[in-house]
Amino acid sequence: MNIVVGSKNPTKVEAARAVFTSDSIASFDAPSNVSSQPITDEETREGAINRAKQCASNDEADLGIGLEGGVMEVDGELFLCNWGALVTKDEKIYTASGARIALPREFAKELHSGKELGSLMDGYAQREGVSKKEGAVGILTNDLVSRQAMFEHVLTLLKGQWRFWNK
Ligand SMILES: O=P(O)(O)OP(=O)(O)OP(=O)(O)OC[C@H]1O[C@@H](n2cnc3c(O)ncnc32)[C@H](O)[C@@H]1O
Ligand SMILES: [Mg+2]
Repeated sequence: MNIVVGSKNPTKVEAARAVFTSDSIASFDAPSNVSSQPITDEETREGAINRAKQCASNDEADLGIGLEGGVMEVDGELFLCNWGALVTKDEKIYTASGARIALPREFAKELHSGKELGSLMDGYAQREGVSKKEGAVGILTNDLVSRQAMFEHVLTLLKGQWRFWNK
């Protein structure tokens, strides 16, 4: 099968290669058509679906995949959230979310004023390009769970659902 992933971020593309091992994986920068820093589950999931739909509409694609990172609030505390969507040629949509982990409290004000988590995380961890490498989840788990590993889990949830409903 030809699978198209709606991002050039290596953590997302490599996660797709690791989960869809017998398929061909192509990627392009599909706009999420939500804010660059989604701040609710709904908005993050919508971004993933928008990306996956554009990928599925590609002539060569059998399946389109969108992965989107965002933040969401529980009891006044901000959590990292990630959503994935798999869209079929006949426009069926499957979605799944990834692990959630609390963000440093001092991020709240800047995230709400539109700053992106990626750049906040670089400053916080004193590293560069965190969102394309270990991710916030990698930093905040002391490198036990990487952004790619988290996306691999989301993609496995998508692949499993797609198989279950298409038996
Ligand atoms: O090229 P794309 O696919 O857009 O990759 P991205 O790194 O911008 O990732 P998202 O659009 O999915 O994430 C939206 C924002 O949240 C940030 N973000 C989400 N999860 C993150 C993580 O685990 N580590 C660092 N930044 C993260 C990211 O940098 C963006 O500013
Ligand atoms: Mg982005």
